[in-house]
Amino acid sequence: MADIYTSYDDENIIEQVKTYGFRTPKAAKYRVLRLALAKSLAIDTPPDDDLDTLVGKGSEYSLEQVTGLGNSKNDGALDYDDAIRAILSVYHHEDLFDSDARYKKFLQRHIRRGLREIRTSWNRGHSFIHWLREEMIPEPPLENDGLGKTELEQGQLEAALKEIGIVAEIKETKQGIRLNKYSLYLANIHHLDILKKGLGKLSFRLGVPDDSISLEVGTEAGIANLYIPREPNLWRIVPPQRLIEWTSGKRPEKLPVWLGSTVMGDDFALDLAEAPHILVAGATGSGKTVCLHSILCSLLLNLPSSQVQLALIDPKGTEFTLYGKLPNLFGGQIGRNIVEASEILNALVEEMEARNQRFIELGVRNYEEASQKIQMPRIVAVVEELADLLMQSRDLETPLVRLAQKARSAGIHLILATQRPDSATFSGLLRSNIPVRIALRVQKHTESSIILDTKGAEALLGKGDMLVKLTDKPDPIRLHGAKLTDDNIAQAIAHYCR
Ligand SMILES: Nc1ncnc2c1ncn2[C@@H]1O[C@H](COP(=O)(O)OP(=O)(O)OP(=O)(O)O)[C@@H](O)[C@H]1O
Repeated sequence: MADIYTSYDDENIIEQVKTYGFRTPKAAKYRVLRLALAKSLAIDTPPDDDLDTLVGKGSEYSLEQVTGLGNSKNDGALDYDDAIRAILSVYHHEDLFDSDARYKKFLQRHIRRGLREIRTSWNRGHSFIHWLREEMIPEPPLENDGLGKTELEQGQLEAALKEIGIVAEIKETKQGIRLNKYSLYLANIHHLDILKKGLGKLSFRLGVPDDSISLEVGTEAGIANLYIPREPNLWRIVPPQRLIEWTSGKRPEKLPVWLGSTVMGDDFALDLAEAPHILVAGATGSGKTVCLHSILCSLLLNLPSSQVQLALIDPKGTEFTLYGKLPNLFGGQIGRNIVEASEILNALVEEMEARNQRFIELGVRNYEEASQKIQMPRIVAVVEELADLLMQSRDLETPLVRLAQKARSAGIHLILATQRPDSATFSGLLRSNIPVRIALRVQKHTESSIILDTKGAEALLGKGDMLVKLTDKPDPIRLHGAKLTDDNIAQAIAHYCR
């Protein structure tokens, strides 16, 4: 009898890892299973029992294959069963040497959770080596007081500045999450202009990507702040705990959304009810989906289902799977194709009109006033990959524009995401009604201008590095998102469903 069972989706990712990750289609499958086990064990919270349910027939494995049980070749060197049993016993605080059934159950849950994590955080277009390095050997998270001195030699910066004709004293250096901040004292005010024009040369001289150095005029006279990116292996990660801590407890925002940490490590959040709609755009792999998860998890962790309801549209069909469990999804399910997307958007327009009618009957003007008299959840509609949908049917623009123009006062808010921020996707009418824009890294400065009305997003560092443009601030704010795992999402969903 088999010990460990997998689903069809699990088998699919095992094959992908062997073929496109290991580049050895004939590699033994247990290698991927062990990798998945390690991935799951790196997560602090135990895997959910819903992993016991197998949807779609996959495959089955014996302990001999997975842990090497009883394999006595090389004096038993290949038999890791005792070691794995011990690790799982410590992890679950229970003696699994005593119960084979419990041991196998936990092992299967971990392996299946690990496979799910691989499926959502790696795809065959991304480098597997990079994935391994980032996911399996995580960097230390940023501590609140972790902003110390930078490693970059001050002399190196001073020499580079001298080369572009600037004599500056470095007053202070601080280490942010991915960038170092250097506060320079410029003796000559004209040097600020030289510095602005010389940033390209400075990047070249310091060996950092083109246009990746940014300049800010300091608050003190004569001070200019330079932000210079570090090598990716010296970046700190923003732990998901930051989002969880920020959102737990009572918050003044009606729809609290935590987006990330500022360059120097402070929390940054906004109220979606005030926003009232957001565009999230960025090239493939820039971190859009993770950013959408931050928005969704913020809401689910902070508000009960009586106060917020989600409407989800995902033509890729994979990004929102976990939210499929929510009991009160608008439209009853995630919209996964053009027909379902159109049904959801048109139903949202009808809901908006029905709400407006209700407001007239109640003698109130908008959602805010109505919510004093009756209970009605706000609705947040999230569209993943807007460009795909609009390419299939231009007609979808009509409900989208109507919602963008009028849904706010009915308590309905839009979050639109796209990989292709061009004028065809983000037409003038839509554009003028979606005030908050989040740009992750894009390929061209023209795309950055479409999103933010200014260049800059083409020089971002990727992986959750973003510029956020708010209506009341002239310049976009730079943030680094937190990389949420499936487990964080599952936790947010469980909290919302309590
Ligand atoms: N805040 C972050 N910190 C570190 N890594 C991140 C962060 N956000 C995303 N990543 C990593 O970047 C990669 C791409 O992220 P994501 O899937 O969100 O991108 P995307 O823009 O939605 O891509 P696609 O359009 O191809 O789905 C993933 O491997 C993810 O782990």
